[in-house]
Amino acid sequence: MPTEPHQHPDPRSLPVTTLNGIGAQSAARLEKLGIRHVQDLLFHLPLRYQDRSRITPLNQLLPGMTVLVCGRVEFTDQIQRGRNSVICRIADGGGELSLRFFHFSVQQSQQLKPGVQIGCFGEIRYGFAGLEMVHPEYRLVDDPTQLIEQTLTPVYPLTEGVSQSAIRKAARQALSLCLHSRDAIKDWLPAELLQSRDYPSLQDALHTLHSPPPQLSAQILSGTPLPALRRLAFEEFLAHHLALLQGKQAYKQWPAPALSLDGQTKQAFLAALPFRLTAAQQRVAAEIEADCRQNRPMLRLVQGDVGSGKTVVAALAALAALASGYQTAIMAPTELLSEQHFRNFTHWFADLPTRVLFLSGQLKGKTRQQTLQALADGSAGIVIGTHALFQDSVHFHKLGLIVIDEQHRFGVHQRLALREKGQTGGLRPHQLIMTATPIPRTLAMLQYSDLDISVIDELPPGRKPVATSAISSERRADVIGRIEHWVAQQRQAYWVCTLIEESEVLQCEAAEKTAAALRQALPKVRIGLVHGRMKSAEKDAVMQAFKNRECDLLVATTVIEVGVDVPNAGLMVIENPERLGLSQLHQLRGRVGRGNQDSYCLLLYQAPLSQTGKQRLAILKQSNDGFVIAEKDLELRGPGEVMGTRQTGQIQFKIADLERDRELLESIPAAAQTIVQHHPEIIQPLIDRWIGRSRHYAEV
Ligand SMILES: Nc1ncnc2c1ncn2[C@@H]1O[C@H](COP(=O)(O)OP(=O)(O)OP(=O)(O)O)[C@@H](O)[C@H]1O
Repeated sequence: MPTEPHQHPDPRSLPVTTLNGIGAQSAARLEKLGIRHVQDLLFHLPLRYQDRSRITPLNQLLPGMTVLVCGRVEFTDQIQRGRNSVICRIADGGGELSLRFFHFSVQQSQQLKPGVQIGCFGEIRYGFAGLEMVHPEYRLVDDPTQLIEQTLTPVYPLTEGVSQSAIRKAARQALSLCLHSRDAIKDWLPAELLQSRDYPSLQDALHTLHSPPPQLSAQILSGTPLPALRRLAFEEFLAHHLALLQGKQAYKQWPAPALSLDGQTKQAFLAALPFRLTAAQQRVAAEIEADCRQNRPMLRLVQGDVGSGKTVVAALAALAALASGYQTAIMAPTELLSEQHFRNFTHWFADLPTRVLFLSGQLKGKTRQQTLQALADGSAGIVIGTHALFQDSVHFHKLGLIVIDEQHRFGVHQRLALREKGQTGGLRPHQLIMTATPIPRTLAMLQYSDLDISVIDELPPGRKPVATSAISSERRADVIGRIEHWVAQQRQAYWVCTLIEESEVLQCEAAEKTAAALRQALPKVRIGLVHGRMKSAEKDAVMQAFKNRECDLLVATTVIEVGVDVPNAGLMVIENPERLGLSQLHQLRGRVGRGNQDSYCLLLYQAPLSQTGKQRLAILKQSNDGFVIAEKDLELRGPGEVMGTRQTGQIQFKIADLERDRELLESIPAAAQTIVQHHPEIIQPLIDRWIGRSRHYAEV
């Protein structure tokens, strides 16, 4: 959707070039920092501060101090020892200090003549000539009091070609420009909200953060965020939350096809299943059914721990779509998982008058053309695949339902972008999102606040917890022996190789080597290998062989993390578990314990383990509950890691920091609710300020 231009230019939108000292070249450089307008400079906050409120006498200096000093030059000399450098000795009557420069210009040598008085700021270190400052910031002064700054000096994040002093000067001008014009930067937060949280006004907050008074230095140095910073982070979180809510509301305004499922079709489908739905599955299926019956689109997330039986619940929704004459698209994050869904759905829908098709990026040529044709003419009622489902070349006849499995991997922006797809005849499809990745409640607020949530909080009957133990890799031979014994009892097992995740090549290599070594150690065991770099058909063949019990041990990379379902496989060895997140380990472990026999997970770690490493593995031993594990993971690793940098499309914040400002999240939904009810007029301005008009959230 094209970006709507701002209709009323206001002082906030002034380009940075209106500031003294910022020409076209500097402006281009500042743009790399996301700074285009004067207002952007205000929200470009200092990383830290320097205290230049007093001059420290030279006889009070200690190594490690970062201080402002003043003295007269005694001599300046070239030093040949070690790396060439220039030493300039200064003294203030009480003590002396050496300044060391590794690059020294002619201009500097002319400036730093004996007797000249200079002020310097920098860190004190111990050098071979006593206490020294290396490359200090310095300037010549007549009167030392000129050096003193009444406020703490901000240190901003920089980009190449823009100096600290240039950005400081620009920020100072931006502050005075915006703060002196009353409406230039409007405080949108209602006064009662600021008061109840004891937050400063926006103007005061920005002023404090760009030039904090020295009395705040103790608080800043102790690492406690200032209320001014808290306020901005709060406002930013709030804006994101409101944007998601707004997106949901906007989407729900669209007409959607009402999908209904008659009792007879439903009963026939359920009767053909080899199990009865759990109470939790029934409840969630009913919630979905009620949503789909509306002529407004559903936006629902189904959260359920690994193995809780989400797929069949999604199948019921697809059945409703089918019964109402609409198509369903089911998207999974990996080929492996989508192939597995494809097999399940093909089986479940075999007796129904429709075709279930598979579409992935790897599908080429004639088959691809035929698949696209069947989706366009409606002869395929269900299509399952990877994100290739939503490429421009794919057109649906009448898409009524989109199911996204494990969308946590896709990220919030991709999910929202998908909403744009698939509308037919002005109708928007219903959306069902399934995730087994439990997200701690506070984080879910930012990730999922645009969705209604259903939880399958019960496992199918007869499931036993996976007995988990941590074993040092020094006992690898014992573990191999255990596999041999296990396989002799007609059971199957997984051996998962993990490595640094970014390198799929290395991960696959490791799996290949491990498979070779295990084949040598266990000649009687039939060993299969599956990894991400194999062709889809090869992977499929290996998986199928494993399912059919033609293979006893499956060596795999983390590609099997989601969805793989082979109930007879009840033993899993995970190598280097210390390198993975707890939730990911829980997902992997969820591949076993899917039948009603005993099952085991052996975490084969590299000794020695760090203290945290031990704690983390202990959590897995103690708990089989994905939510408990995710909460503990959050405590031990922090939100950045839990949300995962490896995942694409996560929210990028300008100022807020999930780690530092985590406790603010708790209060966001209530504050957002108050705003929706009593101050709806500030929603858009807040979103514009923090997210901008062109970003995905609000565009539906
Ligand atoms: N009510 C039930 N009773 C017994 N078995 C069930 C029930 N519901 C589903 N199952 C079976 O449990 C297994 C797990 O189901 P499914 O694959 O849907 O789980 P899931 O929630 O998607 O788990 P994961 O997130 O691990 O993929 C499957 O073999 C499925 O056939």
